[in-house]
Amino acid sequence: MSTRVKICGVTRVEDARMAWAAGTDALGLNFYPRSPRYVTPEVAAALARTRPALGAVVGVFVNESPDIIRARVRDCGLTSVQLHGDEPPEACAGYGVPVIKALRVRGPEDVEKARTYVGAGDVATLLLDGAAPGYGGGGVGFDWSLVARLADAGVPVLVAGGLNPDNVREAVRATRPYGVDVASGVEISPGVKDADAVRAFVRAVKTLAWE
Ligand SMILES: O=C(O)c1ccccc1NCC(=O)[C@H](O)[C@H](O)COP(=O)(O)O
Repeated sequence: MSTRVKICGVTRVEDARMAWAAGTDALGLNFYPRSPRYVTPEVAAALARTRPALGAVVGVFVNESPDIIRARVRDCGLTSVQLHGDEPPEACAGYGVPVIKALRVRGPEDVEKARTYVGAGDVATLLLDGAAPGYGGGGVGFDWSLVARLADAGVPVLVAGGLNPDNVREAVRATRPYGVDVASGVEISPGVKDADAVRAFVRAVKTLAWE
């Protein structure tokens, strides 16, 4: 089985095209106004138009109003939404696309909390991230051994937080995830992707065979 790659926090069309060409499966577009990777709806729509036939464009939101999320899905060509804040399970439906619920993991209790989202609303995937200040994108990892606690949950799990081209193979070997997600680990500066690092990240994941 091949592990999916999501490159998150893309803000420039040239970076989007580069990431698709490198073999990423998904791009993350950040709609959290306090993120250094925030994109306006207009820029997001331009980024989404680079999507190849089999690619996914994920809108990242933090405690956003459902009406705004629905408007961004409609106007920006999003294929799924990632709720990266303190949204309860009942907020994970009603957007017309699959939901990725992100949880920040400090310890086992956060993985148990993640379980409460399994089967909730339109949650199709969980994303386990480190507990960076400011909700995400801070290059903070977590104890990968905790991912095994969701092995029987029957839901695809994305692993994120502090990943980079040098450690992502170890992360995949340790967690056997549905996919991996990275923002700061493949950047020159927040929102500006490093083409060599993106290519190295994708290559590291896609050339790793599962036994
Ligand atoms: O990237 C951000 O600035 C961000 C801000 C607020 C909420 C989520 C954010 N990013 C979401 C992601 O999916 C990141 O890829 C994930 O947090 C991992 O980031 P990093 O540790 O920098 O790879």
